[in-house]
Amino acid sequence: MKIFTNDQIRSIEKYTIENEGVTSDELIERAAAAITCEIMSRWRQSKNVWVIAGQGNNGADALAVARMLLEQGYNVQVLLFNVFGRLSEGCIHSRKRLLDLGDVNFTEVTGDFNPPFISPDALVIDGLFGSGLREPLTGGFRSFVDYINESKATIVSIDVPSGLMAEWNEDTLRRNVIHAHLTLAIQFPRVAFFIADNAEFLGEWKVLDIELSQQETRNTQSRFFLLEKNDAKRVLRHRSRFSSKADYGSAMIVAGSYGMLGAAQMCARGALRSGVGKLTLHIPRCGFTVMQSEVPEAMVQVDRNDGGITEINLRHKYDAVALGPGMGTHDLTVRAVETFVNHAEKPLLLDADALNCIAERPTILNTIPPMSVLTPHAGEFDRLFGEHNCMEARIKTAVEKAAYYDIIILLKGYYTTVVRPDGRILFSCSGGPALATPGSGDVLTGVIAALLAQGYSPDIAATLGAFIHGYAGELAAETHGEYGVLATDIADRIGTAIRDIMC
Ligand SMILES: NC(=O)C1=CN([C@@H]2O[C@H](COP(=O)(O)OP(=O)(O)OC[C@H]3O[C@@H](n4cnc5c(N)ncnc54)[C@H](OP(=O)(O)O)[C@@H]3O)[C@@H](O)[C@H]2O)[C@@H](O)CC1
Ligand SMILES: Nc1ncnc2c1ncn2[C@@H]1O[C@H](COP(=O)(O)OP(=O)(O)O)[C@@H](O)[C@H]1O
Ligand SMILES: [K+]
Repeated sequence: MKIFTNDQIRSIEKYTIENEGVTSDELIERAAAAITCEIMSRWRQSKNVWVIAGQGNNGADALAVARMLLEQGYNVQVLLFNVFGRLSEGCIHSRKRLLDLGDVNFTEVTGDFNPPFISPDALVIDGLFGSGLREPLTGGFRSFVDYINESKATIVSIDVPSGLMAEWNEDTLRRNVIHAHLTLAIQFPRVAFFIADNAEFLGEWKVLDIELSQQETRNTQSRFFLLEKNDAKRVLRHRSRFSSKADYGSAMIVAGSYGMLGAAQMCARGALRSGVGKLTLHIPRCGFTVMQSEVPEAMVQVDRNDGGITEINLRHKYDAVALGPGMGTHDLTVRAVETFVNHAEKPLLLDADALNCIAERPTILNTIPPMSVLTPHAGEFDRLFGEHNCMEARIKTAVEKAAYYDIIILLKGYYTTVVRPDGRILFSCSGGPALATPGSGDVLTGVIAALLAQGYSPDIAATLGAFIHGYAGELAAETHGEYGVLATDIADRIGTAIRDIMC
């Protein structure tokens, strides 16, 4: 699914108005009807409702919602902020229709104003600012937003929480954005919804359909994508009845060190459950016996060193090579990674300690084969590319670094974000806090390695891998709950996850 920017949504809206015989006011009415319906399904008429409207069409939506709720018998009080004397046409129209009802508890704020008491059990409909916000809120608007947040009332934001920019929000402060309990987005989710920093502003979010042009939606190109179950289904290939393991590729996983062989095991389990044709592990010598008994399906090649990886010699050709889980960052390991990456010709999958080794010797970055996949969590990312204070900043740096080094960067978390060298950004929407368990990332590396071995392109392998991994984590949470999931539980549900996604 494509995720559009504000400008793109505006032009899809314009196209709909110009080509599909709909007026702007009708779109506002459609949005308001959908929002009202959603509110009525959640809160009774006895709820005290405050509708806060701004000067633009977000305010127009809010005023139309106020009218519809009044018609449904709700007790509604309305505040319209018209401090610059510049109401949009839609807003003027919605105000007229509201006031035509007669006997409406309506206040138009045109200058200084003392905010009314908003009780904690009230419902606030936030239509102050939507996608027309140009910069973070300051002055009176900022104070009022802060006041609403402090009221502890339940807040429903129309389209976006007021104060939040639809795409990038690096300069936003906690105090100048509405903290919604529910965000009802009009027609499309926004890029900001997929960035972890904004979760506290959005609360639960839901997209409401107002039937903007499907044709124009299809024709509009985007650089942001969300991978959902149906998309994953479309890319996953069915297996031929006549296939053999030779059709599903061979993978090499270089992992483990003394005390961290579990990482190699979990990674291997992830790969094997994801359908790889042949799996070889390169591990330190001390792990030989345990690996052969714990993961009998894999072949094991040991390092000459007992406790860590010191040389990475591929004795055969592999369709995919992954480096990193539990490898440690001993000097000899750093050197082995450097030598190996230097000589590698095909894309690699670099995770965990492979990334930490590169952070120790950043010149390695210059030698990474094009289209390699790097899978850092926030800490690993910062070690590689410098400290960042939020996910959005990391995503922006990832865009820059992916282009510069011609690599794919997968930033772990909810939503896992895959950044391609051409600047395209894919979000994977599966998973949840059950995945926040040790070894979970090692399993993900195994899944991606297996998909690469099976011939999925690196960007698809990364995004699809993240989706399958998250989905398997959700299945594991059904049995073990959010607290009790082990990384091996995730690995063991990958097969079921793939089956579910494909059916
Ligand atoms: N998608 C769709 O198809 C549909 C979308 N719809 C709805 O329309 C909404 C978008 O409406 P919108 O464009 O009128 O923008 P909105 O946010 O209401 O107000 C912008 C106003 O705020 C002002 N302003 C900006 N920044 C400011 C600041 N920092 N501090 C103070 N003021 C600031 C700005 O001033 P200006 O830039 O003009 O100087 C302008 O006057 C959208 O979110 C959705 O709810 C539906 O109606 C139906 C169809
Ligand atoms: N709250 C969450 N929602 C979705 N996925 C999560 C969440 N927390 C962690 N994950 C996923 O779990 C994995 C954790 O990886 P990582 O931090 O490398 O763990 P480890 O180093 O223990 O293997 C990543 O794939 C990440 O996206
Ligand atoms: K809003």
